[in-house]
Amino acid sequence: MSQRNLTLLTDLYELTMMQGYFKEKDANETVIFDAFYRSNPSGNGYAISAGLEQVIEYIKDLSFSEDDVDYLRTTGLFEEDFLEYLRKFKFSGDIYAIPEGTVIFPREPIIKVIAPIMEAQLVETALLTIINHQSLIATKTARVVYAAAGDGVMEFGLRRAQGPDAGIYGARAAMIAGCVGTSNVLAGKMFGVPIKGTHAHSWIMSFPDELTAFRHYAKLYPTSCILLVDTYDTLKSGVPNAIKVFQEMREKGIALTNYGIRLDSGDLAYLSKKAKRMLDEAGFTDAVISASNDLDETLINSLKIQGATINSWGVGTNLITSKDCPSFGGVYKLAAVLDKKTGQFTPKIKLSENAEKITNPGNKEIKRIYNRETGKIIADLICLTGETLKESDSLLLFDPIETWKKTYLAPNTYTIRDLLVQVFKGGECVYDSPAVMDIREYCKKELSTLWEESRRLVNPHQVHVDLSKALWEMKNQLLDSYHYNNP
Ligand SMILES: Nc1ncnc2c1ncn2[C@@H]1O[C@H](COP(=O)(O)OP(=O)(O)OP(=O)(O)O)[C@@H](O)[C@H]1O
Ligand SMILES: O=P(O)(O)OC[C@H]1O[C@H](OP(=O)(O)OP(=O)(O)O)[C@H](O)[C@@H]1O
Ligand SMILES: O=C(O)c1cccnc1
Repeated sequence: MSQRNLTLLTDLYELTMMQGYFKEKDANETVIFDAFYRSNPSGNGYAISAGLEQVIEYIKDLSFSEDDVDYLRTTGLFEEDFLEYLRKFKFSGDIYAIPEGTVIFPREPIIKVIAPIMEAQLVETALLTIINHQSLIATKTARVVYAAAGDGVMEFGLRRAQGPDAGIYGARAAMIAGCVGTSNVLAGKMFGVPIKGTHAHSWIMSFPDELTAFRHYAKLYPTSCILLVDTYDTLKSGVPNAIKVFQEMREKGIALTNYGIRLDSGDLAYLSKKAKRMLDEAGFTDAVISASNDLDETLINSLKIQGATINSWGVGTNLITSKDCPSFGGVYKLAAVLDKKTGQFTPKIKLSENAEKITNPGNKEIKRIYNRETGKIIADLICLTGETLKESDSLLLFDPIETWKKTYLAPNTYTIRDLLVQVFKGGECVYDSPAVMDIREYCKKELSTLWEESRRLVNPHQVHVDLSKALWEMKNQLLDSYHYNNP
């Protein structure tokens, strides 16, 4: 929550390494770190970036209080000259990031930090925890919203979230990725997003009978009157009582706009169809039929196939916890170190037995290539900073691992967009985060740039993330030189 200072929200090793950089080498050495992730959560075909605004707030607020310094002293690990440095600490670097709500793919830098090594190292943990969490929940939400196929999805997860922060920022991410509202009132206030809700079983149970409970609710909230019908018997009592109350409202001349029922147990396909027939027969053809109860994208999809007549979905636990895939797996890796003599970045690489895990070295940019006619994404191309591509030239894309797999793009058949934007310059923030509801609009447009094949829930097509020829050659040279130097 914004009032807290998160400077100590870091792993101890970041601070012990910082002291090491401070004492053992040039602490002002400029380096580049990339934050990226390796595979899409929940078997999805893409992810949605989220959390940048909170990263920006965190970076702006970075400073060690006297109290923080005193605490660090008690660990016995840090020397006075380093603690003195921390007292004056301020982020002074550059940061580039992919805007929130953007469709993103594995291995491309979501955030690039160019800063003195001590600063760039410190921010790793907080930056990852923020981006990993919000991008995970945004991606899960995009799947749920996709399954709902145009029906509204309400975020109901706060009570089952892994603590207050997960509830608050999870709701933010869920709104970015397309929920129509959240039950989380604090999130509503903090982010200016719609808050929505119905009522609980306790409301019904607190009255002598269901009908009386419905009547009182309808009297108080005639323009937002969704009645929970499963407390006693959905079809024998709940739906008939709800219909009775709607009839009474109609007789009183109350305009029935946002009214209907919520199903929260039982066979939701069967019950919704029966309830729809009963409501239609009573003349309430536009009543909302909402459902909740441990829903997720698979269940929503199945209920649609079963012909359920549900047109509004309340989704809690499975969305806010991303239950089937509880982590995003974003990492933060050193990509280059500035050579003071030449003023050039020396690329750095992390090796691995697994080709997918070998990092991409150097100072990089991401170019998104769209089909000029359809506006759909063809591929992303990770390039070295400064490489220029012209839409009027042809472009040969190739898979960085299976290099014989190639795609030729003829001149003027594609468009190019740079994905990374600058958010900090010399320690100053140069980026205005959009309002969450504006990010939501942008995200909707972003999703429409994906081919349907990449959006489907099961075995989606994975969009290609290729390397430019220059970057691919640099990477291979580094790999070769490593093997040459370490026979
Ligand atoms: N037609 C359906 N097809 C597939 N899953 C369904 C269908 N209807 C309901 N479900 C899901 O089945 C799961 C379990 O429901 P279950 O019947 O065990 O409990 P319940 O309905 O909550 O019962 P109660 O609360 O009365 O104990 C829920 O996740 C619910 O969303
Ligand atoms: O099932 P989820 O996807 O997590 O959605 C949220 C759930 O929270 C509420 O139940 P709860 O039993 O907590 O309270 P209630 O008495 O209002 O039903 C609501 O009725 C939903 O079933
Ligand atoms: O408003 C609701 O219906 C609601 C809110 C939170 C959790 N479950 C339901």
